[in-house]
Amino acid sequence: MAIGGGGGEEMEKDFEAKLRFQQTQGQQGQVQRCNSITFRAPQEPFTVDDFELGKMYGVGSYSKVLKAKKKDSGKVYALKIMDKKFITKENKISYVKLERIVLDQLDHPGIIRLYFTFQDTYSLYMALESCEGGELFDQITRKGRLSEDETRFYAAEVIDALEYIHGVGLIHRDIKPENLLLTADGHVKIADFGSVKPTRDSKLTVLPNTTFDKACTFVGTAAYVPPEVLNSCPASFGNDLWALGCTLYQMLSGCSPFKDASEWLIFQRIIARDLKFPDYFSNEARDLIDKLLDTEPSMRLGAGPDGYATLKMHPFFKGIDWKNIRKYSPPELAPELNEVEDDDSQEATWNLSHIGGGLLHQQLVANGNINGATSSSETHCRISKLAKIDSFDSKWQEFLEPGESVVMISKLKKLHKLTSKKVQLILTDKPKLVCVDPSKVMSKGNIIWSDSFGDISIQVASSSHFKILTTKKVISFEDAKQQAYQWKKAIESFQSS
Ligand SMILES: Nc1ncnc2c1ncn2[C@@H]1O[C@H](COP(=O)(O)OP(=O)(O)OP(=O)(O)O)[C@@H](O)[C@H]1O
Repeated sequence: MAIGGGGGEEMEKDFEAKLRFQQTQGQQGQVQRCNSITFRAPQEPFTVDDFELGKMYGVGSYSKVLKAKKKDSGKVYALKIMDKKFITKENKISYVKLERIVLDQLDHPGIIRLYFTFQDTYSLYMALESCEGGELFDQITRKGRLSEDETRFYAAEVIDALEYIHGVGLIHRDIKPENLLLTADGHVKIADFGSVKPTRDSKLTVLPNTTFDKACTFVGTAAYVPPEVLNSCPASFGNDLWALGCTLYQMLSGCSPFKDASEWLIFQRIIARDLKFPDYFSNEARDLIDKLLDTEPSMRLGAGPDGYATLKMHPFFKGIDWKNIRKYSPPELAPELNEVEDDDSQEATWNLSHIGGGLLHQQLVANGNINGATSSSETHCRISKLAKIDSFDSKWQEFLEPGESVVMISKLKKLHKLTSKKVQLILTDKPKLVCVDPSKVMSKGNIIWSDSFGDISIQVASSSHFKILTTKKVISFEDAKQQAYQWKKAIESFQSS
């Protein structure tokens, strides 16, 4: 159905119709399907004006997550904001519905809690439990790698939550350090239920049109995907146990076990189970990871007939009191380096004026989160750019000319003295090197090199640190995915041509 042509009211009706949880006949399996749903997390008549908006926690492929304080109660939430037009266009409605209904029913200290939802003409809002400690991924990056004690703490909390998730008949399908969020005091919460798959005998109420077919769809993240998914086998609990093994490896070493320059090469390594352990891994850690990364999903620790007992009894977890798992003191969090504004882009341009009928925009202006002195045409221009930046496959098209294509792209940290800033670095075949702030709209001034500018050289300090030197500037980057040498090779390949 075409959307966006009419006014806001029309769009809201259209979206409502698509989002409605409809009655259906015909049951499959034992999964309970809903006629009408009473949500634990209610749909409230709130507007964004009921909240004081704070910092941006992060940006997903179809959402932004902001810190938001409810003005009357003073309670702080992580407000996940999804643009209706965008999720309709990108066919993400079923993912949003499933995430909402699943999160509503999950009740575990190791899982992000959904408190309530609301909507306005343009956006859907989910008020989630806020995790001030950020992603486990950032802790690994900041510390380089985690000690076995730190790893044991995080792994035990994840296993406890994963046992609950599997116990209710859900496969998460995107377990990775980016989706393991930390509370302010350092406990883990599993987030991002947009890829979940309920099993046939799931105890949860799911949507009428949720499929239980042989789930062969590729979801998740390349580095953590198990070999059977690459071979189109049905989803199973074993998928999450493989991803847990990869996550454990990453905590202990600082990088994922099957890393390479491209997704295709990563997949080759996964299929060949090309697994090498650093010398400093203890025998217990090696053995645990080895058994989680079994090519046969049903043989992975935790997937057998004894369920999680064999996983929890593994020598790596010796001494862990699983009944009181959330009572252990978390590792100290490594603080975030101060993030600075880009020298060459003066404005903070988190322009969300399409959300909340302008209320959100007013609030962000009032809070100094965005620059209010923009004309309506500038605003319009930025909104359309923002929509593009947030979009899935085409999100980097904005920075390409017709016929130009991306050679290498990665989320990096741009380092400046003691501060750092998240950026997306894009190398194109023009050749051109663009540095984009994913949370900003304007990219001008971020082109750090193009063939016509002349010389460029790359200095690699380690697999995670490199510098780009042009005649005008030197920029330092940190690559958590350890692809510094690949960047050098890719950029220099254009110099010899
Ligand atoms: N409850 C929360 N508390 C604090 N930060 C959060 C919370 N939920 C999400 N975030 C941050 O916001 C970012 C975006 O989250 P979101 O769930 O929208 O997408 P995602 O899961 O990262 O990405 P994708 O949708 O592409 O899988 C996350 O990377 C995370 O760092």
